[in-house]
Amino acid sequence: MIDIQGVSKSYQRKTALNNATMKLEQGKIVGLLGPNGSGKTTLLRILVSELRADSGSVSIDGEKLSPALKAHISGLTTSDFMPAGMTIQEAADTYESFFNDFDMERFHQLLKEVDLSPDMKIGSLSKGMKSKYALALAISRKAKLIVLDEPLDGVDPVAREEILRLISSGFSQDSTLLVTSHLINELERLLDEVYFIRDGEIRYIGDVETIRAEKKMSLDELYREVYRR
Ligand SMILES: Nc1ncnc2c1ncn2[C@@H]1O[C@H](COP(=O)(O)OP(=O)(O)OP(=O)(O)O)[C@@H](O)[C@H]1O
Repeated sequence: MIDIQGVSKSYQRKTALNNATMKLEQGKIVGLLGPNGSGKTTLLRILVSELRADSGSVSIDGEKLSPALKAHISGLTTSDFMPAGMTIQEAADTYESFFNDFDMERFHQLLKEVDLSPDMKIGSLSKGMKSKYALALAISRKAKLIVLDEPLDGVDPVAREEILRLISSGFSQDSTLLVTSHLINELERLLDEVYFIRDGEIRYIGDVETIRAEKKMSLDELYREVYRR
């Protein structure tokens, strides 16, 4: 269980996150959905220790986030992190040398599913292909928490479908996945649980099955309804 308690963060005078609280259970794919500039990336950067929160705490299975625990979090905040001259295989070898929990076999399997091959040069990949390879890297780690920031951003509808398939087939029940998006409709069928965010304020909405059964509306419609009030 990942426990995020009262996390706040401001940049100069701008409050990007205000008292964010989330409980993320093992085996769940959790969506953090909200418009551009609502604070999603700020939260993910705090989780991968790229940013320090002003207040609040994050713990994993009851232990406060520390440099040792940081190794259990796999993050993908950008897909341009390996040199263009490397092949996908070389990038994976580099990743493997950094992360003990990297599963090369799973990575190769996922690559195959999205028609990429290990000998392709990173510099020759299209934006969509790059997103897929980077995503395959991130989800091939046996991490306790995997965070994906806007994995569908900037890719065409066909690549989006493939990315969604890749996430669901690569996801292990031993992990927890936190995924952000402003593309609420596209992400909906992947998710077990949903939080909405607006202006740095996070709201727990519930599990997607229950929402569907009880509210009989899409998450996008629900988002509009929640923030109309
Ligand atoms: N380094 C920074 N310095 C100042 N303000 C920042 C910085 N990073 C983010 N912000 C501001 O904090 C707020 C939240 O930004 P954040 O990037 O977390 O939102 P987001 O929901 O991830 O948006 P997007 O979907 O556009 O990535 C925004 O108003 C943004 O302008």
